[in-house]
Amino acid sequence: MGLFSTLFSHDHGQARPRPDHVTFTLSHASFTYDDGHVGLRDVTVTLDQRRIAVIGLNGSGKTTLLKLLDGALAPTSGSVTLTVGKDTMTPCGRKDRKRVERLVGRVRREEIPESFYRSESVAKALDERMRTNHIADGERQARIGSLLVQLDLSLWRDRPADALDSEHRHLLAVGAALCADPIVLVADEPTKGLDEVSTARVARALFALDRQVVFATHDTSMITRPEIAIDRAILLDEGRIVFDGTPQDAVDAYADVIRRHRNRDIAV
Ligand SMILES: Nc1ncnc2c1ncn2[C@@H]1O[C@H](COP(=O)(O)OP(=O)(O)OP(=O)(O)O)[C@@H](O)[C@H]1O
Repeated sequence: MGLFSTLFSHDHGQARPRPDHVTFTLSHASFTYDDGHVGLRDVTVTLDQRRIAVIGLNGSGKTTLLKLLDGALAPTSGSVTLTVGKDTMTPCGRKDRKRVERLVGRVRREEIPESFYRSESVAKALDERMRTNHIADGERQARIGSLLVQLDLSLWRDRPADALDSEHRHLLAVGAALCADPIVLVADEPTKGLDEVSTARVARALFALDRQVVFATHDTSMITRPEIAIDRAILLDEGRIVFDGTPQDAVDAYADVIRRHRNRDIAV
């Protein structure tokens, strides 16, 4: 199925708008790394809101969970599926991989594709990535223009990617993920390592996009910013979901987790 037909389905000659979200369903999903470390333990959850935060301490399983959602990892037991409209796919499955890559935009911290560093400018790098994602010749320049404006990258348009400062590299990582025009962005610590001001700017740009976003952070200020309006926050601890609810309640639950870990350290 081509990109256009993935995005629009025709019923009696009428184009139906594409869905505005996907649904991830994890059923008893666990992941154990080759060396025996457990990344995620027996997680059962359905994720279909537009703004979902995953929080937790270092090593709590955030990255593992996000990699199961975007298909970078396959669960070692249990299952993970992605549903869009009437279609259900397996993110890591060989059969569905190409489609999932178009539906799910991966944002990994400030990582941008290697090819971006080889390109002579940010605009050319985006153009090349859109071309490989089958965005039509006639559409690409307009898309690149609006993407650069939305992500505050216009001033960097003709400069090479390695000239970008840290804030704009984070924004370009989001831009690279948008090149396939995905329905959902799965973003692992999209503001990692940024100061307060840059964090606020990147968060504002990311959440101003008309896109479903599932993101991981351990910066609780990210989930309580009024301009972001997070629908749901999931708290992980030692590979398990220990809280699932409103961002404000999640902050309190996170404080309890921190307290418990500190008390355990003191007791040792
Ligand atoms: N490649 C790997 N090989 C072995 N163990 C791993 C690997 N990646 C993660 N782990 C382990 O899996 C568990 C969950 O790690 P994960 O990276 O998912 O947590 P996280 O919440 O994203 O952490 P951080 O905030 O530090 O990035 C940890 O115990 C971690 O040490």
